[in-house]
Amino acid sequence: MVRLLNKIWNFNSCAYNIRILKSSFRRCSSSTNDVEAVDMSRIRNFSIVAHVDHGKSTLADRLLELTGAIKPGNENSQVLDQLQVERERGITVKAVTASLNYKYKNEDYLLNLIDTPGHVDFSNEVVRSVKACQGVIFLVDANEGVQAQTVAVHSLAKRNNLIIIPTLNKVDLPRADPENTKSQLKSLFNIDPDTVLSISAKKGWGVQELLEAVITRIPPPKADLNKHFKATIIDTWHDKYRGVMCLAYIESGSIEVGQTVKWRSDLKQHTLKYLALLRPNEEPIEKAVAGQVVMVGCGPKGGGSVGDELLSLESAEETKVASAPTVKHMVYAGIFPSDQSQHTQLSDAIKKLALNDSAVSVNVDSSPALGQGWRLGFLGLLHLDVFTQRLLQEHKAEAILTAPSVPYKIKVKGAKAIKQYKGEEVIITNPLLLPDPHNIVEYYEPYVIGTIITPVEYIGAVNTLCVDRRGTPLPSSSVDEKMTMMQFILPLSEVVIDFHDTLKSLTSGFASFDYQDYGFHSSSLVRMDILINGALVDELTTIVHTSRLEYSARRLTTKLKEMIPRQMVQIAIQAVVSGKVYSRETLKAYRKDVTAKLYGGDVTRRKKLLKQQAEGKKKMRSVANIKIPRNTFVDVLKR
Ligand SMILES: Nc1nc2c(ncn2[C@@H]2O[C@H](COP(=O)(O)OP(=O)(O)OP(=O)(O)O)[C@@H](O)[C@H]2O)c(=O)[nH]1
Repeated sequence: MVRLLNKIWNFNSCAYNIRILKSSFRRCSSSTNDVEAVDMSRIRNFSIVAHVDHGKSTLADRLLELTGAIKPGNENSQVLDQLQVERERGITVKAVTASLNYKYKNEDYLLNLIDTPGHVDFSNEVVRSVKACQGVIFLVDANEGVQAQTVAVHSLAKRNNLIIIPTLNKVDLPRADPENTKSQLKSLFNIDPDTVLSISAKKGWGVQELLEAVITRIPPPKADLNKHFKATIIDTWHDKYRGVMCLAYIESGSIEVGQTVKWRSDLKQHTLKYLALLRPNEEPIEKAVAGQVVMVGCGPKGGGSVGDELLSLESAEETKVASAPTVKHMVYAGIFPSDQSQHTQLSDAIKKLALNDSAVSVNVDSSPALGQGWRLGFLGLLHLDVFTQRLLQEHKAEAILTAPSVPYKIKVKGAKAIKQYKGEEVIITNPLLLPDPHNIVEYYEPYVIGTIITPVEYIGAVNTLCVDRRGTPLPSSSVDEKMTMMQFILPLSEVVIDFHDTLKSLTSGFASFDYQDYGFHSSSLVRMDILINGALVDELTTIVHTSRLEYSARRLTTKLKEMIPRQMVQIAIQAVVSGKVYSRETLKAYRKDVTAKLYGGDVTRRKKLLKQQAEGKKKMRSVANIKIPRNTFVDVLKR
């Protein structure tokens, strides 16, 4: 990520700023005892949290301009959104950091800003960023008011005991209603309207006051300079030449380039080779101290992963080995190279990307039809989509994806089965691996508590949608006289694929949605297979609820009939559960001679057509000689 940033930006961040920082670090780098010379009371670590599209990245740009890190100019530049996917989709995927200098009342402050993504799938990035912060700018669009994710990020900030600076954005819009948004904040979160700031990130109004509020309202980090060095890793990425680079929050002590350090996960010794501030482009420093957020790297064999800790030798002696905390995955999908000769290339690309995206889990998988591949765990479908798009854009790796599935839990019986699955309770992330029903005592599926904020006129439609998705309503509460907050307990499998899109279209885009884990609960489930001309399509095996069996079977077969192109032979598409066919569709054969246009005409034109056909075929997966377009496996599940 930062490698990308560095390539793209040639801004020479203001010489003045560098001079201030260099002088303050020269003060701290002369001897270990001198560390106290860096005034920690002038460091602020903060993050911007908000619902998607409420203006976080735009505000980050204004803050970068105001502190001289980038040149003022383009209102729409979004400097911190540098990934191609971020620019194309207009969303933030990765949290990025920038260390900024600001002079306030003749004192120099070092402000570490962390820009966070807004989409529910990327909440993992938000959780990680706030760990390094003492406060947040809690941004709410004064035009849209409080949305589902506003509620989620507020409770996250509260849970982490962070100082909250409530801020209304987009007050320049003619339809903005700051007074009403303030009263929403009062009624939902008990926020005093007098403490709420109003800004326009686009126009730059009120941004300076906001920056000063960061200095006056957020406390300096509570890091301990006198203890041994310890830092938590909050982000990692791969650098072609320097190996794994990490973003670290220093919790105690100080660190210098050349110092010997250990990772908590394995307690192996490494030498610290790279140390820099991100402003947001890299600025090497010799020494860093507790309270700072810095980039660290131990060279190509140096390792490092998110959640791990970097320790000095003394701290390592006091600490036991512990692996980094794991993330809970909501969706799993198999990923396979489009042909096995590309296995190494895809493996490389997945490794590099997984390093930058710590939320994805990678396990080796194999399938008789698709060969060697991987089973990846994601936080949601958008996360999966973005990951595959990044594989293609940043690593030129094309892959076949299997139908996404949520993880299920089962209780197995019989000594043999218990031995085979290493215990009574087994998590199934791949429907193909569901044991024989005779060996299963009980099935469990994951549930979530969904929060929906919607205009009151859509309450009926939202209710119908949630009940249709097997939801159980919880008490709702009013946001103001026009908006209401509804909550439901919903099966994750009904939410993960297209719930958000359907909700948006039912409510003309006005409702917003967020969900939180509610654990596994007992359920009645079966495995459903799809056969094409009698051959099993591994990628399309799913686990479905028995009450939805016939509906799912019919929907899948009709959708497949629409998505598979007609071919030279007739195609039978069947949905089968335990040998019984629940639905069947037939796709008639072509009558027309499709290769006619290949004959006659100029030879170069013929070659071009053949090449186009060959390219098209690469994008297909062949089952029993029937060609299926690759996107079918994911798209077929969307309603
Ligand atoms: N009129 C107006 N538009 C704004 C303002 N701030 C942001 N926008 C616009 O709102 C849209 C979303 O802004 P972003 O900064 O991308 O929002 P975000 O919260 O970073 O979005 P995610 O990263 O996807 O969560 C963009 O089109 C911005 O130009 C503002 O103060 N006034």
